[in-house]
Amino acid sequence: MFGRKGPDPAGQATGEALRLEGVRKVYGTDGNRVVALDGVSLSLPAGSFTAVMGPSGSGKSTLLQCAAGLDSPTEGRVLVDGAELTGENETELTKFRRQRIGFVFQQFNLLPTLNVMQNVVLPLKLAGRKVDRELAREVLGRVGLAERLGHLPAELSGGQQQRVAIARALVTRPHVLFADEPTGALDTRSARDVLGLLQESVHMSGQTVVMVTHDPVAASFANAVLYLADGRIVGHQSAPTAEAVAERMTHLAEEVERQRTMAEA
Ligand SMILES: Nc1ncnc2c1ncn2[C@@H]1O[C@H](COP(=O)(O)OP(=O)(O)OP(=O)(O)O)[C@@H](O)[C@H]1O
Repeated sequence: MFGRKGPDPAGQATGEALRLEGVRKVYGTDGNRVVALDGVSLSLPAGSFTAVMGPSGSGKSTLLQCAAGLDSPTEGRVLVDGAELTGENETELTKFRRQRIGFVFQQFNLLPTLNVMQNVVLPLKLAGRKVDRELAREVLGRVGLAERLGHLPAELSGGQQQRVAIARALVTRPHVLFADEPTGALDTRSARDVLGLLQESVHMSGQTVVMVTHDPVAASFANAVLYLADGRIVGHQSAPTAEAVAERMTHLAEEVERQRTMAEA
């Protein structure tokens, strides 16, 4: 599957894929300071599928951007597959991202003038790696687009475009695939297809996926949910069902208040 080494008999997809230690992100300066992340620490095992949920403005996208090296934390450390991502200059960061990280955005972000195949092999080209069209074809087959290799993004539906974006993110066999609201622009059916693909990449290929979502149904495709509020992790849930996630989200504000009161006491 996806040509990536999966969890081998010796348990290859074990160990830590992502680690954050005391990550803070402060935007702006004195007058308009916003603390988007307020000391986030976490450890995600390889081969896990984690959803990140929380109210609007709680820091979900910032967390993903910092963890993926698209933005730099103000303080703290980010390690991907044991290698430190923080403290690098922009060139080193870009190289690091290209080698180890895949990213899927809500709005697909495909290049409009490149066809499906060209979009998918682009990350290999940019990373100076062999442009393995066989691998690209295999990955595109996996996402159900083997017949659309020569099509431009504008000739595809939103769901198909997002599947191309997933193929593009997986073709480099990243250590971690980050997805920020990957189903936010899709109808229910396409959303389920895309979530099923992410889930399959975890189960079949040992891929590690971290996904921000507002949708309890989307979160239920993950193995675990992390809850963020005011830039802090305030909860964790294993084997989430859509109902349990919706229920937890409804009571998140009360839970945070209770935690605050206990901490003050
Ligand atoms: N570039 C920026 N400059 C200043 N403040 C920012 C910037 N990006 C984010 N913020 C602020 O940081 C906080 C966290 O934003 P973030 O986008 O991470 O939240 P979110 O949980 O992803 O929200 P949503 O669910 O609405 O997308 C918010 O208060 C936001 O206004």
